[in-house]
Amino acid sequence: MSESVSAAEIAAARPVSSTQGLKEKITVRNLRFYYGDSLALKGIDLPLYDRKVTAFIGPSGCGKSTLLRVLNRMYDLYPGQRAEGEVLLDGNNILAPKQDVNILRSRVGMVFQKPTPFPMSIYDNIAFGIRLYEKVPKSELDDRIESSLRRAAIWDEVKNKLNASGLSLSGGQQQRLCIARTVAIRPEVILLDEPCSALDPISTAKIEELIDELKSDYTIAIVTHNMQQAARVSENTAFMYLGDLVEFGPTSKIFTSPTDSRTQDYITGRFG
Ligand SMILES: Nc1ncnc2c1ncn2[C@@H]1O[C@H](COP(=O)(O)OP(=O)(O)OP(=O)(O)O)[C@@H](O)[C@H]1O
Repeated sequence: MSESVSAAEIAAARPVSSTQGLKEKITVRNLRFYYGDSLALKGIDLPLYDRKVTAFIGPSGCGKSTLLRVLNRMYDLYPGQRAEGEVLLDGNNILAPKQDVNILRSRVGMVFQKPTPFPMSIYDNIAFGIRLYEKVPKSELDDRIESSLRRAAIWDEVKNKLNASGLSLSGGQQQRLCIARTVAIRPEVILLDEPCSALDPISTAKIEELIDELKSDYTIAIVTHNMQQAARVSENTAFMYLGDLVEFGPTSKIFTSPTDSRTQDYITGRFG
């Protein structure tokens, strides 16, 4: 995973991904987002294609995390924050007041920048979410926990210490534990907010392999500051700037022949 290879070279080497005929798992329409009186998203239109990876890139403060947090209504936890417009999940507007946010968050899971294991055993970290949403017999729970940890490529490292604290793991292992926790709930969409920014290159490579693996079953959105990472893991890329979506398209196109000069400037490191 050499960082000397440019994002454009990585993107150019990947197969061109056509969006023709793909299902839109999520459709964002004219989305505006407010922190109090301050408008952070200024009318975003964006598709997230089913079982594909979409990367959100752009300079600090452009609204990437805000957009991600709208997709499972994480902002609902904070007074004074509100979204207008539509976010359709399988055609239903999740911003509608009647939307049950607990059900939404079981369908749209999220992994944060800093690994956030619960202060409990590795086993209970995974069991917690499953128990929250379902009544599962112990034998089935054990199987679910094993398969989630396997899916997150961490089973071999933890199988002999499932009772150890999740906090005793390394940063990279903690992040894979958090991904296992998300996968265990069997969501349809996984949101990753700079999942590798606190990790070393080996752990980062593991998470990237995992993203590649997971997209056969999940629709994935990832916020990243790492251009090479966006080029490696995503089929489509959204470039944001000052609360606007400037450009969206196949990752290979965004990184090799963007339409907008601001995208070009950003991906070549001329600003941001
Ligand atoms: N809790 C908050 N209260 C008020 N304004 C906020 C809050 N969180 C973010 N903002 C503002 O909203 C805008 C978008 O922020 P956001 O965190 O979504 O950007 P970002 O692109 O994810 O940035 P970064 O790459 O630095 O994480 C910024 O102007 C930011 O200052």
